[in-house]
Amino acid sequence: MSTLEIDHLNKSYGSLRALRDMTFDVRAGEIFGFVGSNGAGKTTTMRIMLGVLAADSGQVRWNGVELDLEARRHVGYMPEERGLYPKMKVGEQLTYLARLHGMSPGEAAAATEYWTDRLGVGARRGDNVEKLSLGNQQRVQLAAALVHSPDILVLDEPFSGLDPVAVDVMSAVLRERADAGVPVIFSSHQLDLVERLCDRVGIVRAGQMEALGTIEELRTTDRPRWLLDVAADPAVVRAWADALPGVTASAVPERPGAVVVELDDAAGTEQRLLAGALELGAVREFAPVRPTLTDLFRHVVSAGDGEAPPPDDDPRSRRARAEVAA
Ligand SMILES: Nc1ncnc2c1ncn2[C@@H]1O[C@H](COP(=O)(O)OP(=O)(O)OP(=O)(O)O)[C@@H](O)[C@H]1O
Repeated sequence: MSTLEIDHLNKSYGSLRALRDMTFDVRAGEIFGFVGSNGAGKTTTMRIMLGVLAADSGQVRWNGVELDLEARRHVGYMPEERGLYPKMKVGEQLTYLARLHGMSPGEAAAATEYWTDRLGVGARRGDNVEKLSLGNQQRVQLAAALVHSPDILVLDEPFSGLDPVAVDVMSAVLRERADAGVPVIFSSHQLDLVERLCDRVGIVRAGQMEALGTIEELRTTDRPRWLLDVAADPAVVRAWADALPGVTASAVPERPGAVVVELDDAAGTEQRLLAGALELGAVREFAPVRPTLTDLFRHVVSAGDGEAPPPDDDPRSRRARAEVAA
């Protein structure tokens, strides 16, 4: 199966180590969510994938072959800094970009019409880009990434600043492209969206891939957590749960009377817990607590809090660390 492989990329900007052995793959037909705190290295990775930036070491391969200039012509890229000519008409610009990617004039015009209509900016084809709102410019930017029917899609924060309708359109387009066999990778800080849309997710921290898998895989833990709500004195329930072997109990601040219990192992412990709880009183709720992508993200990002930060004299990263710590 066709795969985009990002293999041990390293990149430094002066003394700042932006990427450390960044490794993952994006398979044909899947949407891959690339998440991480500000300054974690997502844009740097994507720029290297596109050949806009050179890695110090490592490789990007498509179907086992290093991505060269010719192969990169078949990549649809939405750069973080956006790259449209403000004083050029939307339609002319897209047709021009399609022609640059080797389409005939007729194909380029048809693709421009199709994608501008599909993305809800068909009526703006005759306007200069600078006349469009930021959200509509972003739709045009996505059209620019799609207009030449790319084999691979690499999108840097494509959802930022979009209204909910545009988010739905964008989501549907990405799913459709993936279903057509295109590997789609996008970065985003909108974790609910990533959770909803992506087949697999990679969480990066300080230039390294820290967690990788389907949301389901990332949520799987060897210490399952359960919410237990018993019609009994909360202090009694908590003391009882705490005293059980292999169980750690904590209160749920927003729900007095309930406890969250963390179990040492999955095998049968929860059934013993439930049986014991029923002896204390009626069980109002007993349900597994599943971490959200936001919980997983916080866990990964905070895992490095005690470590010495990577050498970094960059003010943007200092700000990012402060934001994460806040
Ligand atoms: N041209 C550059 N010169 C120096 N440092 C840079 C340059 N580009 C990026 N960096 C630094 O490299 C690190 C990784 O930045 P990058 O833009 O790849 O992160 P990111 O994950 O995309 O962040 P964000 O979510 O904020 O967009 C950061 O510390 C950043 O300040």
